[in-house]
Amino acid sequence: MNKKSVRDVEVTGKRVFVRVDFNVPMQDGKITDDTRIRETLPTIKYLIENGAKVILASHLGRPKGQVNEDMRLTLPAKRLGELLGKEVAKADEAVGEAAKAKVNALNNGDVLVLENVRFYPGEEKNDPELAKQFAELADLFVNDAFGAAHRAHASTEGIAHYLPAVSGLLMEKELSVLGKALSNPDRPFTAIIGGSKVKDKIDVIDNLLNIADNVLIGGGLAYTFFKAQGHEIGQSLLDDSKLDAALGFIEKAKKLGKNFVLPVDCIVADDFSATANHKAVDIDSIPADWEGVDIGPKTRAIYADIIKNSKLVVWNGPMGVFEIDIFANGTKEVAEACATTEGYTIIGGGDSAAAAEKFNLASQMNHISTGGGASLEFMEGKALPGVVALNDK
Ligand SMILES: Nc1ncnc2c1ncn2[C@@H]1O[C@H](COP(=O)(O)OP(=O)(O)O)[C@@H](O)[C@H]1O
Ligand SMILES: O=C(OP(=O)(O)O)[C@H](O)COP(=O)(O)O
Repeated sequence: MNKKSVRDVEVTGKRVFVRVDFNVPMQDGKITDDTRIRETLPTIKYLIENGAKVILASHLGRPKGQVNEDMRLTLPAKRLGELLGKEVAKADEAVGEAAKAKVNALNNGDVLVLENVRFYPGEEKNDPELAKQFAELADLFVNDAFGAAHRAHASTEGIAHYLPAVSGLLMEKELSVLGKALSNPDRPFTAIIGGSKVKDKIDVIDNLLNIADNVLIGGGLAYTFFKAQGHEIGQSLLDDSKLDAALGFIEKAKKLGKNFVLPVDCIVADDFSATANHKAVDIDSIPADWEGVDIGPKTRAIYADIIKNSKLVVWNGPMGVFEIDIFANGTKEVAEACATTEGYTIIGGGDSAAAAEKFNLASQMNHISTGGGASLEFMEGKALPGVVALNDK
């Protein structure tokens, strides 16, 4: 990488603002997967061992510029303390006098977690005033939030204009592993896209069709395609603004001779709960008052077969609502196929990594990336704003 890393600069005695991605999955007030926190430990430990004052900043969820009690960074900070075996201070703000006072109280080697940066409307707008306020807290900016590197926000991009800015060790590792796998991909190369961030992910498909041989669609993303094809999708997830684009991708795949695969069946449920009535139906038989929550058994077999015959598999986004066990089978079977294929497997995204952990298959994947959207954009060859803003070597 041609960007400076934390190893290239002096950190001893410095106040270091480290942007991390502690956007961990939570359920019922508990962290269900701490992969993203564990993956930042090398950078945090490096800074502690070298006597820096470590100031950690992250987003959690999408609070839309307002304080949301369920999205405070209190639990990730507590979990970090447990993993480090060390006291971790927590601020209830991310800027201003109160945050400054917490920073001023730090000794070399101490760690402070600031409050959710997305509680401030300026964060997602990349407001220079907010970026300056973050910068005032520190002497050096380290970006270790690969999962948010595709966002040009005040704490990922803006701040880099006001401080010396370098990458963290996780950022470096992610860019290196993904870069190597994708610079000259082994083929057949299969990309699997699912999850619920339909708006973010549907556009990625356009470029994926240029680079992958097989593109498999699952999760909430699939229903926009079914709707575009004229099927009833009931109460399933839909992005109405992407119907024409969806049909365009199907056409593009045909023209390029690529294998673009949509589910042939799905699991529908009458409620989003563990006690819901549910059944497998072909995609032309989704009842109007039910919702698609997983890929069906026929689709799982087709996807497993393609995965097993691939040399490179990149998967982002669960195939269904895997947090509820009765809707987890599609994600589980795709994860099992990824775990057993002889091809190189990369899984990206907070929830996809959580799914691999849930099924105890994470150790059988070649690389679990902490970024879903970020790894997809990197794969498309797009510049990641959180990386571009860092100082060149
Ligand atoms: N058919 C579906 N309907 C609604 N939500 C879904 C569906 N399939 C998957 N999901 C949800 O998608 C979420 C993960 O989406 P996303 O954030 O895009 O993935 P990742 O974090 O891996 O990038 C999970 O919480 C899962 O429950
Ligand atoms: O969870 C994340 O992305 P991912 O779901 O694509 O892995 C990152 O923390 C970025 O979050 P965002 O998509 O709300 O900007």
